[in-house]
Amino acid sequence: MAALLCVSRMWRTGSWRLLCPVAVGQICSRGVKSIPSAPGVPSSFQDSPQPAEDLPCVSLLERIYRMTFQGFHNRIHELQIYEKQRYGFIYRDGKNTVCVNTAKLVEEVLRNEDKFPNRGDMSLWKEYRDIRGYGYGPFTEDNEKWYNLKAVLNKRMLHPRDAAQYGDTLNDIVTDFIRRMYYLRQCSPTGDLVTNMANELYHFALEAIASILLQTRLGCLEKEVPTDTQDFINAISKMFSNGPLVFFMPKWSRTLLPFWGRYIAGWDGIFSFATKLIDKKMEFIKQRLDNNQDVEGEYLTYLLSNKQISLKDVYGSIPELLLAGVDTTSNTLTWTLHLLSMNPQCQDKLYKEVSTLVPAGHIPSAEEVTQMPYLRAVIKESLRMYPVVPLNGRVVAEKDVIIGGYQFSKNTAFTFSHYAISHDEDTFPEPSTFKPERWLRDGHDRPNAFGTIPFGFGVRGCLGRWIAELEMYLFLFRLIRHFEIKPHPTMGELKCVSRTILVPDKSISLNFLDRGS
Ligand code: HEM
Repeated sequence: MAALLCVSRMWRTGSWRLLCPVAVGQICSRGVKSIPSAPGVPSSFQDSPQPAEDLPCVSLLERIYRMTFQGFHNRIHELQIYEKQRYGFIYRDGKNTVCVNTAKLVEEVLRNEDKFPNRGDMSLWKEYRDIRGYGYGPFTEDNEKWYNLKAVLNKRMLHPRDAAQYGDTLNDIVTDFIRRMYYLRQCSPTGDLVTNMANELYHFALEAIASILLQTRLGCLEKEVPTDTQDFINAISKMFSNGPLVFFMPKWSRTLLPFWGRYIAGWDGIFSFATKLIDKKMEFIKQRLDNNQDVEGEYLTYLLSNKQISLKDVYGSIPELLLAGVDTTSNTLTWTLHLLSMNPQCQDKLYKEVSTLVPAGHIPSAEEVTQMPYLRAVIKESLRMYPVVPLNGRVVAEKDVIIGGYQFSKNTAFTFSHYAISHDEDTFPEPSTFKPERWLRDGHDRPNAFGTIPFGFGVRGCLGRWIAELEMYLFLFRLIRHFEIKPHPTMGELKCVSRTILVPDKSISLNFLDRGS
């Protein structure tokens, strides 16, 4: 899902559009000549706002050159830092798109967001739903309809106390994951190695979100993943890998090139999998009602028995929620384990916290894990260093706004360079160092809250934030309790690449030394 946010944004802001012939007419004539006299100093301190046309501007040709010849196409996060150094804190990027890359400017935009905030163009996702007659979900719906839909979807997710009710479900999945880790270690030549951690964590995240949303176990953590579950995983990958290609190919090419067909097939796989599971739950509810039995259950049962949401919307929303909850959580955990393996002192501190605050052998509750400051700080710092959604934004549609001392007309799209912002030395001294301590409330000033907003902001913010956090805390608590994590000696340096979300550039192997607990 995070992938979608970035793709649609990059496409709209020109990073994808740059490959469309029609976009050539948008080449900016001002180039970089108009960099503010002091690049990097937001001009909000000036008396009267300057016109947006005075901003530095990235031309289309420059973008093409950088993406292709300089190889930034899969290093969008590095491009953010490069452009920040070159153009300053705020610059134009395309015709009506403005890129901001300081915490303060992001805050200014978000404080001005519309009543029904909008991230940008979702037409390609909508197109699939229109073709097949499916309803829209929280990502694709807009305006008042989005607001009403989200109000219903939010109800069992909005607060940490809502998420806490899923603690037992998540703990069961963590138990299965730990069992699987023992099994995988056993199969390795050294008896403690697990290869391709990202893949294991993907299965964990999918099992977790499906259990919460659908009250169904998919079998992702079994020795053999069931065929229909594997088909679903393949369908997600097909949709995501072909989506960007479809975005920038002209419509007439859809019948000639294979991407559109694969993109649709990907969605078909996702929707048919979710539809089958929802149908099954519907049947179960119906049988209970026919027998005059109470209908109790968690998320899906709540949605299906809620009169404020139509069945069409339930069928449209569940696939989007499933997608949103998998690659985001799994990649955050991948980065976290990597960072802990590289920073043994932090790992020791974490182990000390989890082993002293909760008695040995005790499975922690949701309340217990959310009260562990270092555990929370580890996740927060991992998300700062590797924000899985490195790029996001808002279209300010309702009014003219002044941002950074510049005047913008309504309907201006702002993009937020979250990776560059969360690596800003002024906000985060030693930004490339993993320091969970910076998040502890121990008398120090904590960094600007808008320096890292990995779950977004406000009413359009992440619906699954509390679920995701709880899932990651319960997971990390138990894993660290069981194992000391070490990088495999052959790993070498790990870099990140932006395959729309931030992922490691190679497969991660880790050694898990049994702590004997
Ligand atoms: C580490 C895990 C996660 C991260 C970092 C993350 C991040 C984000 C971000 C940045 C946004 C955009 C927010 C904005 O524009 O202000 C978002 C939206 C969303 N996320 Fe998450 N997410 C995570 C997990 C989840 C999970 C587990 C779910 C599933 C329940 C979920 C469901 C959603 C939905 C439905 C939206 C769209 C909300 C809307 O448009 O109103 N996310 N997420």
